[in-house]
Amino acid sequence: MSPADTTDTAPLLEARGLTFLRNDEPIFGPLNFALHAGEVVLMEGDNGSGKTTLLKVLSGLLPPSEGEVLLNGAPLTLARLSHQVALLGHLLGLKLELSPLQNLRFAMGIGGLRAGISAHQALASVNLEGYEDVPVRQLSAGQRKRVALARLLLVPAALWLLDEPYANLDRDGIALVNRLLEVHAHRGGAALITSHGAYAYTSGTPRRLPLKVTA
Ligand SMILES: Nc1ncnc2c1ncn2[C@@H]1O[C@H](COP(=O)(O)OP(=O)(O)OP(=O)(O)O)[C@@H](O)[C@H]1O
Repeated sequence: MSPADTTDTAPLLEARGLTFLRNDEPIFGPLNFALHAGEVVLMEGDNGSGKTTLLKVLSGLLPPSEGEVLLNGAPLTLARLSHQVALLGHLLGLKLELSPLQNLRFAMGIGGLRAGISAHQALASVNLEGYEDVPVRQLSAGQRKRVALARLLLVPAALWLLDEPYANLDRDGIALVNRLLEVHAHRGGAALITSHGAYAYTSGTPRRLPLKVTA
């Protein structure tokens, strides 16, 4: 590859020497990796191995102890985060008193709207037709997860950071996550997903990311 090839194609996400210490104990790192358009990377690890902590650092919620995170070749800033990165955490970030539709409209106000899709269509895509106006508080854990997945579909962020996207989902829901990842990668997005390994992205062979680097 010539140098000219690399300048136009900065990775969507890059970690350089990324390390996180808690009480002087390493949780992960140093990590060096890049995530390009069209890629899905699976991070598997045991409970407590540092997956959530890494996603928090990558999404600016925690500062790294060492190293840096680049988005599209430039340092991560809060302003760039809101439009370029969609984070799905353990806590889904839904407002329980609001309906799915109201939650999606709230998310669009912050993260923008992807062309060619409406909030109603996003909810239909995750099989939540009929639940548009029900307070999220009255939805099951799996239905709430589906609302959060609909939010991913709606906002234009190219980079998805998904912490345990399969948790609380039935078989159809697991297949749905894999379909969403496939479509997202196909249209030029990228995703970093965590899993305990019970369920995993099944399309192709996703690259796997080790949390600890042994010299
Ligand atoms: N707020 C916190 N304060 C102190 N220690 C924490 C905190 N959050 C996590 N830890 C510790 O950091 C380590 C990594 O936790 P993390 O949540 O990143 O793991 P994980 O791989 O996502 O786990 P799980 O699969 O159980 O979700 C664990 O040892 C945990 O006890």
